[in-house]
Amino acid sequence: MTVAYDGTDVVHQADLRLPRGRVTALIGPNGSGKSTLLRALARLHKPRTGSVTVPAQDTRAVAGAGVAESAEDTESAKGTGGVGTAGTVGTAKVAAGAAATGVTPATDRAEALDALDPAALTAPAAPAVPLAPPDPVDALALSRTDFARRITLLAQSRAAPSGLSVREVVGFGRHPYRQRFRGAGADPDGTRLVEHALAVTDAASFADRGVETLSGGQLQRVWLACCLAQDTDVLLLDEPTTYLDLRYQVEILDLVRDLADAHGVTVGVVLHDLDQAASVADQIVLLSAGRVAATGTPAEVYDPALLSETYGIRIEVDHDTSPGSPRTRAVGRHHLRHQHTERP
Ligand SMILES: Nc1ncnc2c1ncn2[C@@H]1O[C@H](COP(=O)(O)OP(=O)(O)OP(=O)(O)O)[C@@H](O)[C@H]1O
Repeated sequence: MTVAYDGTDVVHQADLRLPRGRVTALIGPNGSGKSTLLRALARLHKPRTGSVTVPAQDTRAVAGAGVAESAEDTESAKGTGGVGTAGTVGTAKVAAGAAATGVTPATDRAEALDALDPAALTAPAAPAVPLAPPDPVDALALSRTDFARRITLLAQSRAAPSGLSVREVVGFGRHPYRQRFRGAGADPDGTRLVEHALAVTDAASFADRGVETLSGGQLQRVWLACCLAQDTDVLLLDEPTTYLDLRYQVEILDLVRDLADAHGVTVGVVLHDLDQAASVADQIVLLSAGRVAATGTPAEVYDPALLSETYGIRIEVDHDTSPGSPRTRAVGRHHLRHQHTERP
């Protein structure tokens, strides 16, 4: 797809596929088009050319019965689901997975995290029904409600509404399930899902506070909880670790990994930290000046020459210390000067 602002193309013919139940990290320098691409996937920008496609039907019920088959599904999804210039493929919702396997609704954070443990997903539900992969459809053709039930985006920056509690804000994640005039009554799972989202983001302890009183990191977790409460197949996250201290950066990325591994949620996440991206993602998409410069596993994309050229700074890559999850080191100007300048 090609995406433009005011007639100027900023993303050029990007072909992006998010494999089902896998984590895809978008990396690249400032202004390379990561947020624009993610927003286009979330239907916030209409592409100038190209399209965003999703499977024709919501496959969550089937996937909820067979979460363990995700690896095989993913392979077929790679070939069939992501048709079009930008495809997103999704399966089980976090709550659908929990409900289908009889996991008790979590009331505190430890229980909630346990509920995300793949080992907890062993109870058989309905027998898996082999279905031919549905043909993809144009995401722009879906109603707003249908789209919001399947894809959600944690945007880079959101203004905190004033006068609302954290729990109320997280409750907005249930908007695709709340019918007009019937409110929460039309959403019997809503309360449980909101509490679950608060628990796994460690926001339950301040759920009754006004959002305007929160720190940046607390607020970031509230927005993430809002997305989780929406309970979608596909989760798009634009720099979700912004404002978070080291502990929560690690925990949020662990949570992302759990959502993909245990519940088949398809994740697209923009990250600036190359090492975090390598450790959390199955697939890396490197953007450079609005174009996809490389797509592949971290080991494939993390070529020092390619990264150095893309970021305009020398980047060394260590592929040996942590196989499959390369480590990077950006080498600053002063380091080079010390190496190459002879002192008098
Ligand atoms: N609303 C807008 N109007 C006009 N141009 C925009 C707008 N938003 C972004 N751009 C431009 O589009 C290009 C891509 O921006 P985008 O925010 O997608 O990059 P990014 O890779 O996410 O950057 P960053 O890492 O800084 O968040 C940039 O040149 C930016 O200046």
